[in-house]
Amino acid sequence: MASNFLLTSCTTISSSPSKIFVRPKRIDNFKVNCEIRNTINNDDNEGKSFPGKLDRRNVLLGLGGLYGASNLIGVTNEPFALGAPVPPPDFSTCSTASLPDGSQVPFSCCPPLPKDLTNIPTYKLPNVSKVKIRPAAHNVTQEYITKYNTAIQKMKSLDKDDPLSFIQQANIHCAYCNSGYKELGFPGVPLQVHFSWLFFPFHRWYLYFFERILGSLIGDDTFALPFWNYDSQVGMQFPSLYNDVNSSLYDPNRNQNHFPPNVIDLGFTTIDLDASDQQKINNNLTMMYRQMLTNAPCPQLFFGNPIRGGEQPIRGMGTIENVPHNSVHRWVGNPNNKFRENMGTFYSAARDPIFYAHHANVDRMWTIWKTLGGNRRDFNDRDWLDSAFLFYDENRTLVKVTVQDCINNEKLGYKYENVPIPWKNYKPVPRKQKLKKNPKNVKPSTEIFPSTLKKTLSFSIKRPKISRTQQDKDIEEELLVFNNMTFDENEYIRFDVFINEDEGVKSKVLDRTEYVGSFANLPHVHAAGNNTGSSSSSGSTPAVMSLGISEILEDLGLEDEEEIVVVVVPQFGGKEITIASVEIDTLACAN
Ligand SMILES: O=C1C=CC=CC1=O
Ligand SMILES: [Cu+2]
Repeated sequence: MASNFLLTSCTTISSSPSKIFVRPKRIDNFKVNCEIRNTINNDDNEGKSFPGKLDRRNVLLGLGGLYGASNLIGVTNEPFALGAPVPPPDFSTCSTASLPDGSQVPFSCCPPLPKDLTNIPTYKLPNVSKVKIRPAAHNVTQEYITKYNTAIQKMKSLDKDDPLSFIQQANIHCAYCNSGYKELGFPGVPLQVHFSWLFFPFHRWYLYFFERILGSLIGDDTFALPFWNYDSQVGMQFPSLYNDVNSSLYDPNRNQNHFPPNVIDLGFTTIDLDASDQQKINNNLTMMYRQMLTNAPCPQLFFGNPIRGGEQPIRGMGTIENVPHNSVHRWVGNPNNKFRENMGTFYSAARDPIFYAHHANVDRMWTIWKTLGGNRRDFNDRDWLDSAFLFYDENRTLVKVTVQDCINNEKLGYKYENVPIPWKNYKPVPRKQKLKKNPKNVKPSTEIFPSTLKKTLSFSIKRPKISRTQQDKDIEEELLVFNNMTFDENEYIRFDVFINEDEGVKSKVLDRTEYVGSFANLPHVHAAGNNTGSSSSSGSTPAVMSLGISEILEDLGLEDEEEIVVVVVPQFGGKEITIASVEIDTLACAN
């Protein structure tokens, strides 16, 4: 039988009537590593799952995509297909959350449980009579500030065990991000909403309910959160409405050196850039252009890599989660605290009210990205659309929401104030003509890697195809891929990537065509929540970074070159990261 045919059934591995879930994780000449969840749907086993492994002897596979679909009657009593979408968290097994160094968060991040966990309703989107407008933080009126301040004050004054209280709302980001939750039906699999395609939809729902709760506390359902417009020079300073020590929007746990008139560095790692304000602004606009356009021509590069039910987290973040999202968290966080609390680490980030303005701007990038043309659109993959989360709504009802129901922000009842988007046309210009043919002293990447980034590295890489037609470029993006990056998750790491530069290039000036993009890591809990500070890669799968270079090669006049010169400049933590290989690949824009 031809090895590429897949049959779609698995024999049961138990005597009782049961249903099987099959998701082939790797198919290679019929050696199928198939993870089976065998759930026995009868009363005393309801919601339990019996992980089992089959070898290929009793796994018959059929044509086409496949997994057995069934109705796991889980804790929510809601049927959902196992092993495909990421299921909601299992609230009943919420446990202590882990810190990046493997220690435990010094308090419980678990939410109060409703009386009945077996009938969690699916959230019904309320009718939208008028779409409210989320304002730019630097544009808000005094009246707005007073209203927002009152709402947060009321939220902070609720009982600490009230699911609507400010501390319970902040703990949501701890439970979902520091291995507090396991996936329902996949005992032991941590639910992590970062480092994958879950990042944007999770945070959208998170802010949606937070905003509705605030509105309900002040009796104003038109209340809309502000966004921190740091992608435009007018917003590239810390918003003053958060900086009044007498306000409920204030948080002492911030980097006091980064208050106005300090201009934010959207690529911040841990060292302040020694550059003029104008250069920082130019760098920021260039990074936004790269992350929203050049490096994000299609869904997987923008949203992050897929993650499916039962898979270990940390699959690979998208462009915006990496930069500027992670960098802004670090820039605000207090450097005198072990994990740059509050904003600088998952478990405490949402304790700073500015978290919500930061993530409102991240969410705004999702709405803008879909207007930038080409293949910039939502996934239509059911595994993404059907992934689900649990939140308390403003009536204190615990509800289940899906990705599908949040992809249209106006159906959620909000949009963003229409402000200038200066980075959209900020196409970098070449700083220099293309290098002479590959200078003799530049070795091929195959002779350089695997390597750490103790110092700047420059190397040549062969391209799989030259003189690509426009049709080639429309169908497939040419990518510079950094493979199997292993590093200690506890380390801050950043490196910048350039094409066609000489080794002496400095990372202070990014606003030029030769700048391709940056990688930034911040200390985080990896997959199994048992951070040992190991030198393993981030999580269960080695980290990979793919940077889109089709446009850059065009702009640098390098499209007919068989090989290009790449320069990688470590900004911070270079000796902590090992890159196995760097190659050029192409990516067909997945759905
Ligand atoms: O999402 C985050 C990234 C970095 C630090 C804190 C966060 O919440
Ligand atoms: Cu965040």
